[in-house]
Order: sequence, then structure tokens, then C-alpha cells
Amino acid sequence: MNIMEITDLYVGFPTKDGLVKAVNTIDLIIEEGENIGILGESGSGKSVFADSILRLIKDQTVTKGTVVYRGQNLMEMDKKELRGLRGKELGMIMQNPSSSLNPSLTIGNQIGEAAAVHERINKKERNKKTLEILEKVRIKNAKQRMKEYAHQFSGGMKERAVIAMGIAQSPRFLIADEPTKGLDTLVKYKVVQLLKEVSENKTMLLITHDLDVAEQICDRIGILYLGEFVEISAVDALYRTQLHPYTEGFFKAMPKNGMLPIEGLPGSLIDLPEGCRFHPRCPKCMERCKKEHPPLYTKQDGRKVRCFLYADSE
Ligand SMILES: Nc1ncnc2c1ncn2[C@@H]1O[C@H](COP(=O)(O)OP(=O)(O)OP(=O)(O)O)[C@@H](O)[C@H]1O
Ligand code: NI
Repeated sequence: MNIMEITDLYVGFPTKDGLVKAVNTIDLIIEEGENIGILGESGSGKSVFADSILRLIKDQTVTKGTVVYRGQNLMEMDKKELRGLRGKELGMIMQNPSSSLNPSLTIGNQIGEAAAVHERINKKERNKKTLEILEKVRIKNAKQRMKEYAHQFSGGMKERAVIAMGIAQSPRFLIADEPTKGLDTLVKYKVVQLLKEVSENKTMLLITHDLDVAEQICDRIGILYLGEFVEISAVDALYRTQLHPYTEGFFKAMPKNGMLPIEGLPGSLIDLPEGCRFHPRCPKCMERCKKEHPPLYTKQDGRKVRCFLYADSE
């Protein structure tokens, strides 16, 4: 069953230099229970995409398209309805724990607040619930630690606290933006284990740069380039073979694959490259790619790829 259907999603930021087309355009169907990864280099639009689903983007932004979550179009919902869904149905694990944790509130208070938004519960119940959540994200000595402040927490512990806030109301759908960023290998591994646990029986949209993290957590992956998907595929198939030349480059740029950078720089989001957006950097560029914008082709095995090399494979 589909839990979310995203159609023609577009997000543009008006700036003095022109319209920054950060998401342009995304179609994606997410099935209930799956973990879907969104990968792409810095600036490809991952965070804007995630934020736009929850309508966390400022009002003056130009947004188009529909995001239908369990039959309701989030883009047309009024703010009050939307607030009712956030946290309870749609949980968010924000990028950057340092800015999403309030330095002047204890960790316990913040999680308690996140847990009790829609419920009138007394202090004792609230503390009990907070303790349960902290234990769920495996923060040791939770009773003591809930009285502490963010600055007393290590990087890994802060990430756990942010995850705790995201899952506080047991949402059905979790969005996690770079939850392993800046963590060293061992801590990262533990956070990955935790994300696997907390996403059981949930749907999760995970944003990451990290191919190892995505491989461990996700069932399916979408690769973003300049605000659009260039490839969407099941994890196993994708890690065996990459179809799009950009995806191939992205994999080769990973440290364990030789760290071979993709030549050139991503084009401008204000003046998007004509034709295929990747063509100026593509080692396999053909004449057609310079003029025509390729659609997302669906291959017989279900993999999707936005590249004319696969024009005959549908
Ligand atoms: N408020 C804004 N006004 C103008 N441009 C913006 C705004 N917010 C984001 N952008 C631009 O949109 C593009 C996509 O940004 P986004 O944060 O989604 O990238 P990302 O893929 O999440 O990158 P990272 O991996 O570094 O987190 C970037 O070029 C960014 O500069
Ligand atoms: Ni981001």
C-alpha cells in the first residue's frame, strides 16, 4: 500500500540573482513500511525536499505539486491540520543536532515537550514517558541524563536525543536528515543500528551522503542531482550496478571506491543546464543530451533512470 505519493514537486527560492530551483521536479511513490534513502552531493536539494514535504519552508517560497499522505494532500492542508500531523504521523529527525536542541532546556524537558504536544498529561506521567523514550534510544542512566543539558552530551548522545524527539509521538512516517553526519565510525555504526530499530514497523525517508549508511538501512534509494531524481532503484541492484553516469561517478567518489571525484562542478540552480542537467560533466554525453531533457525511464526490472542511454529499455 502506498503511504505517500509525491507528484511534480517543485520548490523555488526567489533571490536577488533569480529563482533558485532547488527541487525541480520530483515524482515519488513511497510504500508503507519501506525505508527509502535520498542520496546526492551537497546542494542537490535533499534537505529542501524533506522540508518541503513537511511544509517547513518559508512562505515566500514558490512551491508546486502535490504530496498526498494517506489520502490527504499536505500542500493544501491548513496550518492547524498540518500541525496535528507533525510529530504524531510525520516525525522529523532534523539535520544538525546542535541547532535542533535547545541549549537552555534540559534534554528531558525537550523530549517531554515533543512527546506531550497533543496530550494533556501531568508531570509524573510526562517524566515516565520521557524516560521510556530515552530508553528506547538507548541512552544509559536515562533518569540522570534527562536532567542534563545538550552541552553535557557527546555528539552521538545528542544524535540519540534528536532521534528521541523525532520518535516521541510514535509517528508512522519518519524523516531523518543526515542523522549520522559528523559522527566517527563506531558511533555512526551504533546510530545506524538504532535507526534500524526505531524504523521497524514504520516508513522512513532517510537523507544521507553516506552510501554505507544507506545500504544498511534502506530498501530503495533515489539519487538526486540538481533537484531531480536521476535514478531510483532497489538497494541490492543499485550497489551491484549503477545505471546513470552520475550515480556511477557518485559511487566512485566514495573513499572505499577510490575517491575519484566527478569532474566539473554541478551547474547553477538558477540557470539550470539545458538538456540533461548532468550533460556538461557526463563522460558518456551524446548530442541529444545537450538539447533534450531526458524523462525518468522505467526499465523492465523496475529500476528508474533519467538517461537517454536507456531510452530503448522500457
Ligand atoms: N532559503 C533559501 N534561499 C535560497 N536558496 C536556498 C535556500 N535554502 C536552500 N537553498 C539552496 O537550495 C539548494 C539545495 O539545498 P539543500 O540544503 O536541499 O541541499 P542538500 O542536498 O541538503 O545539501 P547538504 O548535503 O549540504 O545538506 C542549495 O543550492 C541551497 O543553496
Ligand atoms: Ni541537507
